[in-house]
Amino acid sequence: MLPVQQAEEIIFNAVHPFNSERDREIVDLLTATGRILAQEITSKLDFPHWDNSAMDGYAVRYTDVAETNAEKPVKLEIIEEISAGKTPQKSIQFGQAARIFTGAMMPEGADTVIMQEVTQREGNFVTILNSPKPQAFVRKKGTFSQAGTALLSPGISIGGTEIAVLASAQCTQIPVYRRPVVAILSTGDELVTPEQPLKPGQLVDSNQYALASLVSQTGAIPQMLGIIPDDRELLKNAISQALESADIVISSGGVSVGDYDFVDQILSSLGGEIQIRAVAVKPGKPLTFARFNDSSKPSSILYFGLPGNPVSSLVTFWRFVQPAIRKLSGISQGWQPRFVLAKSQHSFKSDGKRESYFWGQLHLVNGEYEFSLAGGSQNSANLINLAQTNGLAVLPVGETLVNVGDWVQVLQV
Ligand SMILES: Nc1nc2c(c(=O)[nH]1)N[C@H]1C(S)=C(S)[C@@H](COP(=O)(O)OP(=O)(O)OC[C@H]3O[C@@H](n4cnc5c(N)ncnc54)[C@H](O)[C@@H]3O)O[C@H]1N2
Ligand code: MOO
Ligand SMILES: [Mg+2]
Repeated sequence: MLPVQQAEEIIFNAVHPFNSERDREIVDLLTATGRILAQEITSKLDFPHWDNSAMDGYAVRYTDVAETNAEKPVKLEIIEEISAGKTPQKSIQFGQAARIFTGAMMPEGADTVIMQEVTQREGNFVTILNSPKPQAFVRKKGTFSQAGTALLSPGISIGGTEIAVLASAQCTQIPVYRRPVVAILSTGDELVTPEQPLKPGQLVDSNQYALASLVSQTGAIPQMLGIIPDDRELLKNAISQALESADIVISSGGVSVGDYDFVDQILSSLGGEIQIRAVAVKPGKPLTFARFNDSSKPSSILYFGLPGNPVSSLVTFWRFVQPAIRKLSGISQGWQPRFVLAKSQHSFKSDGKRESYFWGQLHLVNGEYEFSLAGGSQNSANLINLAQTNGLAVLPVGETLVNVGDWVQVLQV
């Protein structure tokens, strides 16, 4: 059995992120939400695009009003009104001002804006009662970003804030990485679909649906290949078909030592390089990981044989597969598993032999994370208490007990 750290290293090293040329597609602005940017975004524009006013008030020449105060007010002639979107027509000379509104272009000659609250207006004249700071309330051209500067780096996930930047840069055709295709299959003679009647001895294939849902949430495209019976030929055909069409293949079940656990043999017979056969993790011990190197394809296809027990398959997905999908997707930072320290609200035990994962809920309380263990049985065959799980508390090898109030590492899922 490999320690978790070693298994993680093997798996993550086997993932070669998408190539920004080969694995790129162009999508419309809003369609880019949730996708990973494949190319640096620059703009030909300065931000702000031109000097403009940050207030409703008057555009003036600083030198005209530098000495102003309540005893020595300065009266300026208003020669133009400039609202947002208008191009100023006149240049401000000594003793002159322009009426201006927030976002409107500064006129030539003016360098400072006085907010209207500290002025008095009489017809075409405005009296300034306070001296401003030089260049007050002017948003200067190019002070946020200059033309040609990188606005967004490749490898970032696109959300509302990035969409705002892309829209402002008038970038409406967005280069993003394609989504990884992840084939998913379940193996087991006992399995039926959620729609089929359940006969004695049978069980609903929940893993396929759970995994497809998590794959989608991770930004990849799930390809559900259905339930494959415990039959060498049928399983071999299904796996070889999956390897044709996907970047990653996930199966659940059939990786332990039983007489009907065929996955490892089939992977070898198909030419797969099995790199992991078991990991010192609980649940999830019989995890299998293999690489298929196809000379006709630019990178290897990765195969994850997850254990069949529902929690074992999800824990190994969260711990190993999800970060691998994120890394493959082109995410440059933060694709790794995310752990936080949390104060445990419950006590729990392990035999200390394998790195053990306990499922439950992570809450932020007064700035500190708290972990609550899911009630009911922490048994790898029990998925009933998995709902609302957003954290897995980790007990390292050699540690056997967490007490109430102890700090534990929790994997965010
Ligand atoms: N003699 C030993 N037996 C087992 C060992 C061992 O070390 N020695 N390891 C145990 C551990 S740990 C696990 S985990 C399981 C893994 O078993 P497999 O990956 O071979 O999976 P199956 O035998 O096919 O099924 C296990 C269990 O999970 C249920 N299952 C399977 N597929 C699904 C599905 N798609 N949806 C829901 N439930 C599923 C299946 O009915 C079984 O109950 O092996 C232990 N045995
Ligand atoms: O360790 Mo196995 O993964 O559940 O029960
Ligand atoms: Mg088995």
